[in-house]
Amino acid sequence: MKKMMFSPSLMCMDLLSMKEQVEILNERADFYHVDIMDGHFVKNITLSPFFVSNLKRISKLPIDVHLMTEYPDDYIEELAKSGADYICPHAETINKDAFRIINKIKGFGCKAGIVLNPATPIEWIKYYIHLLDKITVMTVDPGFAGQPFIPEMLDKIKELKELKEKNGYNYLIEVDGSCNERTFDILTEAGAEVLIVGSSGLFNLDSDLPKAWDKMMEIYEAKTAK
Ligand SMILES: O=C(CO)[C@@H](O)[C@H](O)[C@H](O)COP(=O)(O)O
Ligand SMILES: [Co+2]
Repeated sequence: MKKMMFSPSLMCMDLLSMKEQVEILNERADFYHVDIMDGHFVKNITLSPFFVSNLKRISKLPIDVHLMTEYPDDYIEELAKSGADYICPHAETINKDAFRIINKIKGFGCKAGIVLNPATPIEWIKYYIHLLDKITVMTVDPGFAGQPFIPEMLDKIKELKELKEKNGYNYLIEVDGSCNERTFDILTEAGAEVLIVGSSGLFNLDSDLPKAWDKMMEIYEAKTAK
């Protein structure tokens, strides 16, 4: 079995000790997940390209930007120049210019991902799925941490795995929302390759981050041991 990858959602970390936390995660995680919201596509505002450029100064990991903005095109150049490695808009926001957006992201030397809201079917990305480096299945409606898992999404993950195997696609299958003790096993079984761990999966497990990480890994191993 392939090793699971973990991507801490940095909007859930303690921002007062950003540098210490990033130095701890640099030695443990596989990606950094950075949620950027515009207050319109979702009713919240969190991190920013400015945050990405500061993170870049101390990060040893690929920086993955989850773009919850109505007009993702407005942020691509700034994010690429700030040091984002993956730029991932929502499928719901790029239908009028999906190919232009994907090419623009790749033109800056970044990897192109797409995020699907729970209600959005895979059919929506059918004509550009082969161009994607990562597909993120939202298992909560986007906008906020700490929401309940939507179990219907397990079928979407399975379908993405089947499509990937059948067609030899390269995208990573990632899950965002409520990846934690209650869902680690079913997400792994369904075909998730990257788990975004936020409040429930990582940061709330212990106030000491190395301990929280070890607890998370113990829980993950116990839940997925066959
Ligand atoms: O994009 C989002 C929310 O729109 C996520 O990346 C959250 O930051 C993450 O889901 C939080 O983790 P939980 O609180 O769900 O465990
Ligand atoms: Co996210």
